[in-house]
Amino acid sequence: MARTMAEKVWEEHVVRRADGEPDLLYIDLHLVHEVTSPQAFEGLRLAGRPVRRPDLTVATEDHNVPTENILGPIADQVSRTQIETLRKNASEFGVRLFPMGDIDQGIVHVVGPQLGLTQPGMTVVCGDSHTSTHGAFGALAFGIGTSQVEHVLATQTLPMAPFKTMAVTVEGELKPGVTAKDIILAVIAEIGTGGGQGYVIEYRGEAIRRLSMEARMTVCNMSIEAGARAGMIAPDETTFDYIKGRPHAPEGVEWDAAVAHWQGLRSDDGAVFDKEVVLDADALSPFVTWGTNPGQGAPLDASVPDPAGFDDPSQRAAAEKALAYMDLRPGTPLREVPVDTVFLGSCTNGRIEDLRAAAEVIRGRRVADGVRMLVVPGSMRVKEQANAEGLGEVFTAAGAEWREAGCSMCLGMNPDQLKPGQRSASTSNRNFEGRQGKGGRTHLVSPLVAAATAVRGTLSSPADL
Ligand SMILES: CC(C)[C@H](C(=O)O)[C@@H](O)C(=O)O
Ligand code: SF4
Repeated sequence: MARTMAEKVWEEHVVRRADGEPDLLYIDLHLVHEVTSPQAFEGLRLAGRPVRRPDLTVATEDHNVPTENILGPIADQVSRTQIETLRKNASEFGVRLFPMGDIDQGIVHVVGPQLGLTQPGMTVVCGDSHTSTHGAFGALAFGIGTSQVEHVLATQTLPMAPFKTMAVTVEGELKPGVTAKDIILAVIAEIGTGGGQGYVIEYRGEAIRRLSMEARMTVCNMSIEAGARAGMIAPDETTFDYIKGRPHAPEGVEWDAAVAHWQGLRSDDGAVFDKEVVLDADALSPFVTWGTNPGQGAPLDASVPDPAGFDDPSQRAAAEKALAYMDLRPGTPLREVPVDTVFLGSCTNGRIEDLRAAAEVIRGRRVADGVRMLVVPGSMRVKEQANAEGLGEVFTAAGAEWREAGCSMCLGMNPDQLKPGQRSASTSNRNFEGRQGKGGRTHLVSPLVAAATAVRGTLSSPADL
């Protein structure tokens, strides 16, 4: 019977199946960060258990990183304790850790792919919802909770509830200035923040095949914002080229065998998905959010919507509440919305290609008066590469702050935060109330829109400059 890619990867990892019970899956890669691991390690310690496969477990420091002074002492006590606890746990249990100051440190979802740890056909888990990022390689990658982190640490397996499959097919070609971020924001606006619930989404179609690995990661990263369990893209030459030569990539005959296997992972012709959504890439334009969830978005050309225009009463109420929090009036052209902060970074858009795209827009220009722009590389390797290409200079010459690697202003767990009432254009993935700091207001945008907005001071695309 024809199978989807997700079904194939799942089947290859079942180590125990019994009637009425969830399948027990083998886990190929377990990524760990400081926020969701302390109780898991503590559980092991109490039970006197070791980490079953330290060689398949990799930890990094990201959420609590002070990106302005990465080597300085962490002022916040909770942050400091989380980092210190991770260091203690990693050393006690023999887990590889990339601490602040290490060239391989960075956001967990940037570090895995960049080291070649993330590979097609793998099962990848992390105590972090944006683990869906790794699905860009054709891996089945799930975010898990802390008790599941403990289970994987102890056994390298996880009981998993069955999933449904959804195909999101994006045909056609993106217009210049339209990016992967615009695709995924449009998808979420279309299916809603709960539209993916229970599903593993496979993104496919010509527009997806044309995307670079970085761009594919942006799309898969935000699958969780549609409520999906995971997102996947079939591995192809783009995938293999990206992985080849990375520190953990297979080599020689092993490489050939791996590629042969990876090529067989794509969904079979005739595979049936439980749900299908089709989007036309040619019809997409730069997309921004106006509300307080990632589904409340609209093309930049549009105006702030009137809640009265929503037929569904719950959507209408949500829009009213969102506009009150965001301090926006219906009918205001989105292009006229002023921001005081621009954040370029996060596991959605903090990769080298994102920085290159934004730097092209910023080069030779200035960040507008009264606007603060933070540029935060997703990893120290990304920073190193960006500096080698002169991008760091482009950002600082324009008046932006060029930081060290971490989650930064994606969420308020470190010093990079909005103040109450401040408004940002942010390349991250969540615009929830207070996400970037208490009382802060967030507009989710692509790196191109972020850069143009920094220059003009109102939500803008490069075409407006
Ligand atoms: C802190 C962590 C558990 C959380 C997540 O799971 O996604 C964070 O990374 C986020 O983006 O909100
Ligand atoms: S960058 Fe943001 S979304 Fe990604 S792991 Fe960090 S906090 Fe979560």
